[in-house]
Amino acid sequence: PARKSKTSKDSSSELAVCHMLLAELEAHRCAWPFLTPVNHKAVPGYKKVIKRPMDFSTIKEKLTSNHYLNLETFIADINLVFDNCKKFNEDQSEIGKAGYNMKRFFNKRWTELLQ
Ligand SMILES: Cc1nnc(-c2cnn(C)c2N)n1CCCn1ccnc1
Repeated sequence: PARKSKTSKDSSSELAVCHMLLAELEAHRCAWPFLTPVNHKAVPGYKKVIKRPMDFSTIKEKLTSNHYLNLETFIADINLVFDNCKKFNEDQSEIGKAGYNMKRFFNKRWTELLQ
């Protein structure tokens, strides 16, 4: 029978996986563009083009303050980082290539850990 509600064990182990995944992303050699929020005052056009800025330090803050209700909302913020990057940067730029590498790495790791 399908489980009605998540047990606390499930959500705490999912939370542990989120912390581990985020630590791996932050340690990746291609993480440098994504570690802190884009300074939209210094980057012309960013504030207008990117409606929902996101970065790894903001995700960490949200994770440690129990902002994420479930795994899906955590994964959605991670993907927002890479979607913003793809929207604002040329695919062949240094930042565009870093975003592509990080997205591939993330997809590989979370499917290994969670599926
Ligand atoms: C993430 C991200 N997406 N676009 C940028 C960016 C920042 N300045 N410019 C001209 C961009 N296209 N970023 C932040 C990259 C942060 N960074 C840049 C150098 N070291 C970190």
